[in-house]
Amino acid sequence: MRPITVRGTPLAGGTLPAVCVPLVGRTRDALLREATDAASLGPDLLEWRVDHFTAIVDIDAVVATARDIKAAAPGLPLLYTRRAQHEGGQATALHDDQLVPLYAAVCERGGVDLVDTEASGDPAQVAAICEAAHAAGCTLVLSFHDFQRTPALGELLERYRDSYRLGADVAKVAVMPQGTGDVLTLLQATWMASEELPIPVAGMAMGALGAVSRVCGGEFGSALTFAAGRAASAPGQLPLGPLRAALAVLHGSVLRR
Ligand SMILES: O=C1C[C@@](O)(C(=O)O)C[C@@H](O)[C@@H]1O
Repeated sequence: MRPITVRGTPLAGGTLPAVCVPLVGRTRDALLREATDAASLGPDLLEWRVDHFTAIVDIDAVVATARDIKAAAPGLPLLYTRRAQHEGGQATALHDDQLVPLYAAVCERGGVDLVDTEASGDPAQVAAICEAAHAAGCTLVLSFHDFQRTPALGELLERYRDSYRLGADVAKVAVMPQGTGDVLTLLQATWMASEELPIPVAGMAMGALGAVSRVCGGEFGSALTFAAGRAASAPGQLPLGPLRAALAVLHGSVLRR
């Protein structure tokens, strides 16, 4: 597993997958309560899923709220994500031409440490978000999600490669398994990508069937796993406490090898 680095520091000490708790509050106050609660659970980073935020079209409100979340969770890196609806995000009033200015403002003024956008987005927008993130010293996650099914191994590997080719610092894939074999496919693609690519990768299968991948993904090269705080942002996320305990058990076995 190649660890994710944020402003020069590897997450989770560089040895275990980083555990991220998503924030899905709709208002500033709800988000700040959620951030305080989540921080008390001891995650390695938080993710703000801004597509749940009702004031998403107000750039200044988004920037101020990002700063407030950072202040409510001191010392915790913040991942900023506007998940597109076609990859499982919420419907929002955000207009297409507001997307890049929103990411740029949050990178420059919001104090966020990582940003995530879909690799399948408009190429000019992806390039502009990449540039804004890197100019601000943010770690760029380029991601792919399929909430219905699990594409074949070759396609998943290509999704990881696409993210790398587009300039990602982290390539991420999340899929919905229809059977146990699909979980194996996701893990195999993640393992192959982690061996092939010079950047960290993150892979997870969603839903009840996929929950095992959130625990053992690190053994297959995944540098990041998501755990539920007050609420989950995707099906199958486990509560942080039991997930941490399971990771520690696996890590103990790794040390004994
Ligand atoms: O892309 C991801 C992964 C995720 O979908 C999951 O399955 O844990 C949760 C999202 O909040 C995050 O942006």
